Amino acid sequence: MSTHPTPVVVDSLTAGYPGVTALEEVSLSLAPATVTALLGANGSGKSTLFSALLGMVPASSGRIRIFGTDSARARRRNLVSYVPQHEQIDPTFPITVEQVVMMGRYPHMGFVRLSRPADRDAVDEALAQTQLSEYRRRSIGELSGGQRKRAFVARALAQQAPLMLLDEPFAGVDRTSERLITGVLHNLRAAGTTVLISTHHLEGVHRLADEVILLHRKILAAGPPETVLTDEQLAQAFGEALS
Ligand SMILES: Nc1ncnc2c1ncn2[C@@H]1O[C@H](COP(=O)(O)OP(=O)(O)OP(=O)(O)O)[C@@H](O)[C@H]1O
Repeated sequence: MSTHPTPVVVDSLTAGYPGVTALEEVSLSLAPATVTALLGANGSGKSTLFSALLGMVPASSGRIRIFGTDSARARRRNLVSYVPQHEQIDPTFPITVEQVVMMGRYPHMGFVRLSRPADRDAVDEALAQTQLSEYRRRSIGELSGGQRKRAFVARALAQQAPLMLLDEPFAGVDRTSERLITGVLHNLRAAGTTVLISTHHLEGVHRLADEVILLHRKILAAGPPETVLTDEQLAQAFGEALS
């Protein structure tokens, strides 16, 4: 694993889609073993930033370094885990919760994907942390929306990467699951993992995050929650349509 000290450095990143500049001159860095909340209105570029960090949306200018390397290499080296906003797995597909969580171990396995004791231990641990052990043999389609979200957090946990990206993990989950996921992220931080999480749940952000980034295509503000979450800055981020 890379020993480069800075998990994420984004330098003047401009990126988007044909005809859409979703991110403009975005610069940020994430310190090791911190939780950073990414806040912004619908369409402010949060998911695009995750896609760019994962190397799925190219930069039209600027640069991203993850533990000192580029996004594609960081993924190949298992430096990044990701909980997407919308999961691609078909809920009618007959796959159990533990099989979904085991997918997080694929980067650790060889081509034939034979699980070893370390893989099974990591899955057990991830299921326990997300309180899904009793559901492990259920089909993923039989879980509630909030439980399913926890299963995808468990899959990322099982991956044991030093950087975790979570896109809206609190969307559609109740307060109990939100608190549980927050606790999981704090445990990760205590173990040295760096976390970037997008959320719309402003009330919980002080408790959740060490740092907050307010995004509105550009970075409006970044820093500790008490300096960023001012009425004026929140109005700027959430009160105006993107021009
Ligand atoms: N695949 C795509 N093709 C073209 N434009 C896109 C695509 N995905 C997103 N966009 C546009 O890029 C901009 C940023 O979208 P993005 O999904 O990153 O925002 P977001 O902050 O994640 O929003 P939300 O809170 O609604 O999930 C928006 O204008 C959106 O319409």
